[in-house]
Amino acid sequence: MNHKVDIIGASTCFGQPKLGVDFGPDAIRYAGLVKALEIQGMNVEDKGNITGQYKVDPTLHSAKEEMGLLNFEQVKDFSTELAEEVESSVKLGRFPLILGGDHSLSIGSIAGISPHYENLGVIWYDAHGDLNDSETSPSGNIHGMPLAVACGVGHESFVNLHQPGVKVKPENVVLIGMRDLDVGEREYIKENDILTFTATDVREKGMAGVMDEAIAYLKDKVDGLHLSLDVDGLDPLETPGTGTPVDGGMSLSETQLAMRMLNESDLVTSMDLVEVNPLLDEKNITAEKAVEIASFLFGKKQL
Ligand SMILES: NC(=[NH2+])NCCC[C@H](N)C(=O)O
Ligand SMILES: [Mn+2]
Ligand SMILES: [Mn+2]
Repeated sequence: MNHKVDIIGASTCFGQPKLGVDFGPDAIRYAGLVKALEIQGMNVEDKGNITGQYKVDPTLHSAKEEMGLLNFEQVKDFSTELAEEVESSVKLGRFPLILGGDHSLSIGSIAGISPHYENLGVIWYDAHGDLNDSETSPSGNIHGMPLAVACGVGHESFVNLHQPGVKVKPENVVLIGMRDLDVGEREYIKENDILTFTATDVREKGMAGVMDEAIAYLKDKVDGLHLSLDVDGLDPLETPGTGTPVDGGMSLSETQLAMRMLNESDLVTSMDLVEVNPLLDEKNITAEKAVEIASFLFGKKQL
């Protein structure tokens, strides 16, 4: 693992309609992220928050739809700014740890990372595939679309954001924890043969089995690995502070195991930690879980 970590706060809520997820990065900081990573021996630099030029207006939030995309302009502006910040971190040889913020931020984070790799791999740890486009989306919420965008599907100003062209090949993607996939997303997964582990697959094979398969599948073909972890991948009993919770999720201990195995694989080069919404949380426990998850990725052990 790269020991030089840049924390980049992606303070956006424009990818979905619920206010408060833009406070996620600070909630995770208040839960002790910097200290926790320093204890693991990391050299941490907190780069502060990216906000984009648009102010959040609680009365107008998500009022504007363009081409089936809610807050299109805001998401585009935000993603462009984030991509630049993330790219400069990668250029300095540092590990960008991007704190969300809603999952639309991955449009920007992946756009900033992928130019530096021939074959960027992506692990999407989430209840959702986030593989919609404006046609297949049931909601118009862009946080349900970033992985499709990274694979080259969606509005051309998202697909070509920061750098023209497709950012990630579908054969370099692994989905883990899936349990709420829309019809179009299921079709996309099948047509592109994306390696997918649903929540029930995790139950059946065990998390160790799933991670062994995921790591074996990626290790010889990728030259960088981006982990995009949505806290709704975990069960809402453990991480209630999130906007689109889905029952039947991964436990914290399964997630710790997954992170430990990723740490041991030494493959991960960047991470998004997203969808922490302190306004929907109970005493910041979701942000505390987020810190625990990151600690395990960076080498925390129980013994
Ligand atoms: N990053 C997330 N929490 N995404 C939730 C997406 C939910 C649903 N599939 C949609 O497209 O609207
Ligand atoms: Mn999700
Ligand atoms: Mn997501």
